[in-house]
Amino acid sequence: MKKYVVIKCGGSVLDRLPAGFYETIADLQHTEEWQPVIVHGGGPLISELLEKQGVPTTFTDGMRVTSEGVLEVVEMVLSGSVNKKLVSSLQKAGANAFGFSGVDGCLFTTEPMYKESALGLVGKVTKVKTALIDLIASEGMVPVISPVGGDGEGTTYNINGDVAAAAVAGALNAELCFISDIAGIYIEENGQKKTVHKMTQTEAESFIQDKWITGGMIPKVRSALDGLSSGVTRVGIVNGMNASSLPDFLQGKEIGTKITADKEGYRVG
Ligand SMILES: Nc1ncnc2c1ncn2[C@@H]1O[C@H](COP(=O)(O)OP(=O)(O)O)[C@@H](O)[C@H]1O
Ligand SMILES: CC(=O)N[C@@H](CCC(=O)OP(=O)(O)O)C(=O)O
Repeated sequence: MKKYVVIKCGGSVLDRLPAGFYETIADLQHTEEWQPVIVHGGGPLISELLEKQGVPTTFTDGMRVTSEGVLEVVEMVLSGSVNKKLVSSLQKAGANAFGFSGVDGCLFTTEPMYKESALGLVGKVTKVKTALIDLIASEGMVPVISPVGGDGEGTTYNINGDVAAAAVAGALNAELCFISDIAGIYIEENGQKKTVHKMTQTEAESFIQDKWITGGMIPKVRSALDGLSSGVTRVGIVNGMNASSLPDFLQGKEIGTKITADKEGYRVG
């Protein structure tokens, strides 16, 4: 039986991923061992379009403050161009893919991230209809999921891609690999930037407190930890520019940053 691996493709690298990256996913899809599922972001593209429209956009701890006007652009970019481009790139690489958002088929049950929050229409996923993912996978296709979700009563929410990926991976008891534009989480030691190969929950929280981890890395790390406590079997952050990052992660090689809930952690290289 295949094991699910949820691959979160960050907007930071989406338009720069090498062709080999998609070929790797096609190769995984054709094995008996792995079933890839993509959850993607697209933050920089959303910001670009908002800027063109003259709409100011702000972030709190890596989350975009989302008004109704912002949400319209978010949904257009994520569930429109980004999702369909990914599907097309995977098909070109030899893997059939099926793109949809958390709204479609009520894949995600969504509620506001925080009650009474200035973040506006930012949501969190409370339930994932995994049967939809199973169905697409059983047809031999790679599910490609855009992180927008509804509450079933007509309200749509902007979900951070990292948050959505962790919810999907937790529900599938999957491995979770964040593909981003950095070689892993770095910290500074003796004035030099070094990649941390392993990080525990306590270390991650203290690095956030001490502002070593900032911006978009905050939801990534917090989602990784949430994933581990909700069924994710292994989680790492790797560089998407290198097509071998994902297979190396799956083979257990020391690559990027592995986040753990236990005591083993904080190893720099
Ligand atoms: N300690 C850190 N280590 C690595 N990256 C960090 C760290 N703190 C903040 N970042 C930032 O987080 C970014 C990745 O987050 P984000 O831009 O949201 O990526 P993605 O679009 O891939 O999800 C990096 O490009 C970097 O600028
Ligand atoms: C609530 C929130 O922050 N939503 C994100 C959704 C896209 C995303 O997560 O994109 P990256 O993976 O490229 O960061 C946003 O509006 O930018």
